[in-house]
Formats: sequence, C-alpha cells, structure tokens
Amino acid sequence: MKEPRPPARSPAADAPGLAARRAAADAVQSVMETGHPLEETLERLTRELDERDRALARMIAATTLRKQGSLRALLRTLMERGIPEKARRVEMLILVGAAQILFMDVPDHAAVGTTVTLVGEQASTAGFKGLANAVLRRIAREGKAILPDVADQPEWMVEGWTAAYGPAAGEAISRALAHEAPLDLTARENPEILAEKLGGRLLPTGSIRLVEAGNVTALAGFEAGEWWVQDAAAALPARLLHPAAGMTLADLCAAPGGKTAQLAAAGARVVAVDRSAPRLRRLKANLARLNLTAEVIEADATRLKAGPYDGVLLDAPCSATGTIRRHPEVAWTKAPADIVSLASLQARLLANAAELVKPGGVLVYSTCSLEPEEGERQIAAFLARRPDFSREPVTPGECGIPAEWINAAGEVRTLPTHLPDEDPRYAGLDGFFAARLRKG
Ligand SMILES: C[S@@+](CC[C@H](N)C(=O)[O-])C[C@H]1O[C@@H](n2cnc3c(N)ncnc32)[C@H](O)[C@@H]1O
Repeated sequence: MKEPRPPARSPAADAPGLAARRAAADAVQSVMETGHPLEETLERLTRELDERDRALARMIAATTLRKQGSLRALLRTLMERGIPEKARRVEMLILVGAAQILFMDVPDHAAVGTTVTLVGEQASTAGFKGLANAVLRRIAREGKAILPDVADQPEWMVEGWTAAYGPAAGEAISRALAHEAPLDLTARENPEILAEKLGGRLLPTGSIRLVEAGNVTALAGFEAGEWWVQDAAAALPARLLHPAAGMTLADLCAAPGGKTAQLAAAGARVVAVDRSAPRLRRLKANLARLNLTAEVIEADATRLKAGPYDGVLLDAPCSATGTIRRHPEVAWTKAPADIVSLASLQARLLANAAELVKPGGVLVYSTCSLEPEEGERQIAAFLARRPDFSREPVTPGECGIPAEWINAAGEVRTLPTHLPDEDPRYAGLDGFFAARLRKG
C-alpha cells in the first residue's frame, strides 16, 4: 500500500474545496465531542479559509448534523461490520461525504474524491480509503432510495414530542426540523416597505421572510441598521408586552439583544440584563448598528434587585430544541438531564423576575424549546406557587398571531410545522413558548 502523505494543513496547498470539507468534518466531530455550538466551532476552524470555502464548510457541517440520524442509520446498513473505534474519523468523513451526495448540490465525483483524499491524509485512517470509496460510490449509485426512513434526531427527543403533541405531530415536527430554515428579519420600522425593498414576504406577525438570501451583511439596509435577523416566532414574546414610549421594561436574559431591540425600537425605556459579558458585548454592538439604546446591566437575573418595572421579559436559557432547523447540533448536544437542570434554572429566574414586576405590571416568559417542562409545565408550576399572578391570555389575531399558535390556556405555542407553504423553502417556524402573566 502507498505511504500516506503527511496531513496537508495549508489551505492554499489543497485541491479546491478540500480544506472546506476537512474543516466541516473537524467541526462536526468537535461539536459531537464537546457539545459546543456549531457556529462558534466553525468560526475557530475556518479562520484561514476564504469566504467561499467558509460558506461551503458551514453548509456541509450543518447538513451532516441536520441529517445525522438517517445518515448514521444508512452507514449502519452499508457497513455491517462497522469501523474500529480508533478509526472513528473515517466514519465522520464518510458521513460528511454522504451528506454532500444525498442532500447537497455537489457532483458525486467531487464528494467521493475529496472524502477519499481526506481519509488518506492520516496514517491511522489511510487503510480505509478503499472502504470509503466503495461505500460512497454505492450511495452515489443508489441515492436516496437506500436511505432508511428514520428520525434525524435522537429517539428520546422525538418520543418527548410525541408524548407532548401526539404521534402524528411528533413525527411531523421531527421531519420539519430536518429542513433548513428561511431567513427571517425584524424591521426597526415600516416592515411593509422593507419587505418590498428586499423582495421578501411579509408574514402576518410583521416579520419579513427571505429565502436563499446569501450573506446577510450584504443585504440592503444592514449597515444602516434597518433590520436584524430574528425568527418570526422569536419576535413574538416582545410583541406580547405591547411596548411603547413611556413604559420602562426589563429584558432579563437579553443577549444578543434581538428582543431588547424590539422593545427599544418601540420607544420604551429598556434595561437589558445578562450574566454573560461576551454576549453583552454582542448586544451592545448590535444595538449600536441599529442606532438603538438600552441600559445594560451585567448580572445574575436569579438574584438581581432592581425595578419595579411596568413589564419584564424573561426569555430564559433553555434546551433550544425549537431551533434545531437553525442549530442542528442542538439535537445531538442536549441530553434529558439538561432539560431537568434548565427547568430548575428557569424556575429560579421566574421567581426573581416576579419580584421585579410592578403591581399591575406584566411578565412575559418565553423559551425557544419544544419541551413542555420548559414551557407549559413551568408556567403551571409558577402560577401554583404565585397566586398573585394570573395568565393574560393571548387572543387570536393579537400581534397577527393565528389561533392555531395559541393553546387552550391562552399561551403561544409555535411549532416547526406551523406556517406551512407549497414552497417548502418558505415553510415553518421555530418552536417557541410564550406566556403573558399579570401581577395582582
Ligand atoms: C435564550 S438566550 C437570550 C436571547 C435574547 N433574549 C435575544 O432575544 O436575543 C438566554 C440568555 O440568558 C443568559 N443567562 C443565562 N443564565 C442567566 C442568569 N442567571 N442571569 C442572567 N442571564 C442569564 C445567557 O447568557 C443568554 O444570553
């Protein structure tokens, strides 16, 4: 067998697209091992790549993670004997190659060729070049017909959605989460005009939806701070406060500031709180671009003494399972124990948030989670402890919210299956929960 060549680490010395594929495989492997967010990981691993390769690496890594459930099931059927533990890297490279063949607009020969080259780069994996070649050629030949029809998220997660929303909805949610999300924007003002200017679709709730938008910083109005990126569902909690000039509002888990910006753009005086200094730096940079202001406080919101405020928004840290379309790694980096510990943190945050609301004021609690423990059950338990609060139900049509996004208790519960569309690129919504509570 030919001696493996030493690993090529200078992107300039690589064949076209090779460095992007290497970075994608490294990123997926690192995310799976460390549980760190994909964006952060890619930023670190693609620093030396040009913009095109960075975009390619991002697309390949996200697609591999998004389709990981069915891709792994496929590999299990094609490689019955599996791969030795010490060559896990080979499996990762084959997954990344298969994702390109089955789900991306990449010529099969490029996906196969680059994968085999990457397998050959390291002495520990070079012996598997033939296997990688054979497996990927078969996938290219037989295509999606051999892809097992299984969920792309872990079993425990899909079972949880089935228990919460019923078997048909659980399966539909799982399928919807395996699709890439469109790009939703919130306008600082005049969404109708901005939608027209950007060629976007104005949604009933006032968000603007674009598909295949490319680099967001290159879109009209970015530099001028006319809009910010925010899923249509993520824009709802702040709207439920009906922010306006003359109100003082606290945003307790504020960074990176999408909801703070909404409150400030409506003319309210806003106090933005977060315990993470780096994330608050991003919030400040975002507000500066948008030419909006807020009082920024770095503090632990479970203990903060401040206010009282006319309204408090608690967009609590959560498992983020509602955002798997945008952050496909969440399906693989969260475990059932995380839901338990996050629910306990949310309860402590809610307890303190309640103290910061004026008598007669409003508390909006939200999470971008599909798990009832972080939404419906959290609020039911809070109301049982705090009889001085009661739900102020959201009504159909309020803030453009359709009746099917509101549950029987008058809480907002959006699902990735909402906002269906003939054109799947325009369909869907992040899974979000939001409850509005009145004090006294
Ligand atoms: C879901 S994110 C908030 C997103 C933000 N509301 C937005 O719309 O851009 C949750 C935030 O909670 C912050 N956080 C977590 N625990 C906290 C605590 N005990 N006190 C204050 N902030 C906390 C995290 O740093 C993170 O920025």
